[in-house]
Amino acid sequence: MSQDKLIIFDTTLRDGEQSPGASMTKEEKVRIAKALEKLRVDVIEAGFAIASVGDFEAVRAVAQVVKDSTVCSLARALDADIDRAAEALKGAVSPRIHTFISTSALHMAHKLQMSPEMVLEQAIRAVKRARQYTDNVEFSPEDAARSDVDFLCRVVEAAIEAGATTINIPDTVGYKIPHLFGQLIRTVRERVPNSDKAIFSVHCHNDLGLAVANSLSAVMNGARQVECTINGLGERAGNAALEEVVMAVRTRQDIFPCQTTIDTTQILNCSRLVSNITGFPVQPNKAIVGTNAFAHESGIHQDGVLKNRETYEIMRAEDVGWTTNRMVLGKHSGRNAFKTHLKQLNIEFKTEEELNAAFTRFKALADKKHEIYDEDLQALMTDVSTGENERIKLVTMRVVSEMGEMPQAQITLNIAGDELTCEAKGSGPVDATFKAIEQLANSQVKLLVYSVSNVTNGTDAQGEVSVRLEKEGRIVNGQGADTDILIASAKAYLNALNRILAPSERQHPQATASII
Ligand SMILES: CC(=O)SCCNC(=O)CCNC(=O)[C@H](O)C(C)(C)COP(=O)(O)OP(=O)(O)OC[C@H]1O[C@@H](n2cnc3c(N)ncnc32)[C@H](O)[C@@H]1OP(=O)(O)O
Ligand SMILES: CC(C)C(=O)C(=O)O
Ligand SMILES: [Mg+2]
Repeated sequence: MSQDKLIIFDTTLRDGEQSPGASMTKEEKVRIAKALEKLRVDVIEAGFAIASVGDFEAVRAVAQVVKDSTVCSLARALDADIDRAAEALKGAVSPRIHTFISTSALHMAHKLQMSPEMVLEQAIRAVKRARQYTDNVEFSPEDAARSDVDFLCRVVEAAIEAGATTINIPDTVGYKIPHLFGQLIRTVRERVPNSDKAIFSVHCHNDLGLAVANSLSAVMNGARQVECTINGLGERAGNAALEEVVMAVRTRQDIFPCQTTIDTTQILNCSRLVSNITGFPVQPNKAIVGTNAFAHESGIHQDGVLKNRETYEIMRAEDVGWTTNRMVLGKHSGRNAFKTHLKQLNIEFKTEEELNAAFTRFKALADKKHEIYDEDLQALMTDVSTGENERIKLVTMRVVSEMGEMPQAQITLNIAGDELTCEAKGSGPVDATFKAIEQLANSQVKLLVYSVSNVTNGTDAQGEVSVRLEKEGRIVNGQGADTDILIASAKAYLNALNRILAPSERQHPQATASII
């Protein structure tokens, strides 16, 4: 094994599964194991064979199906556990038994109720027994981070002497601070005389949000295996997130003295699979795999990224499985992103003034909505291209709707330069609005169709209204969009009304955008 290889040991199926609510069936474990093999993790800890018949079967199934990764089962430092692990791993091309026993004073006294000498003996016995089944044996002194260093070194030396090929130093309760954990790894490696006979590994928990930082600090101090999980799943606050460890090492090759052989393009697939199977959603701002990890909404950032992605991206989204980075249009966006995005939708501006007018309308909409979707923009641009010079314009409107009362609309229109106001009642608020418009316009049109759809999801969605009017055999459609469905209705009605009252269906010379 070359010195600069960092072994990635994935324990999503064992420690990840210990997360309350994350239990997986045998079939689910096999699906994840196949994805992990494709990701090219070096070791898959498939479960804890003695835990249950189901977990034994799951370890066995994973061992039979996975060919390119080592498959591992956890076992306490007990003969029965080790025998059961070996039994489950029988079909594996490359089996590993991972045995462990606590070495902290707290765990020994209160949990195991064993003296340190008894623990030392049991560790040696367990490693030797595991070695009878395979020459790939990992030993973990559980709660190592809170153990007395002298005793820890004694146990580690004895475990290597007994045949352990990997020594895993766990921060079982996520207690360590990065520089101190790094120091611990260096100390143990330096003080244990036979430390060069084993690969040193770390297994960090995230109780203080330091699992990845602690793991990386250990790597800087000689650890060459990191135990981690997809999405950071795991007991309590979880384990070190595989995707973060792998991408940190890859992105900062200038400081890490080692490399993984992970196919990073499979990271997102694995993340989604684990999230779907466990039902644990990935937070949007999660590094690497969150939906916002490669998304930009701020105009200054978007402008920078459009000019050169490296201005605000330290990794390529494509390298971890995203199709590309993402520009999100919202209230913080600027003209460059707006224009670029509309171009992708085949909407182009002929002049700077057209762009500015559309951009003003976009900002007004963005003030009302959290996020602007393509459909919002299409609706917005349709509105822009038909609204400006129409004969009848909406000035203001107010609709009162009260249970048990007929809804009432008060509407002010600008008709050929004159502002006129009137009120009308209707069977519903839309009916009242249209009746009020008709009282002023007196157009004698017939409403054939009224339909409303939400352009996007959520209670802040833009509603798009379509109406179809008929007058003397001529039929026209009109559209309007707004976050207020009644305003969208009035706009749609007026849009159609202006068309039907015009001498013929006109092309608006003042159109501020063209949809190609
Ligand atoms: C830090 C970690 O993640 S460790 C792994 C944690 N994962 C799990 O516990 C999940 C799987 N566990 C299980 O299904 C069950 O706990 C089993 C099947 C392993 C054991 O079940 P039970 O026999 O009912 O024991 P129980 O869980 O109540 O207690 C654990 C026993 O193991 C002992 N034990 C704990 N760790 C070790 C160890 N590394 N080596 C030897 N004995 C151990 C405890 O002292 C306790 O012994 P006691 O019953 O004599 O007091
Ligand atoms: C079994 C060991 C490695 C463990 O999960 C821990 O200490 O957190
Ligand atoms: Mg753990």
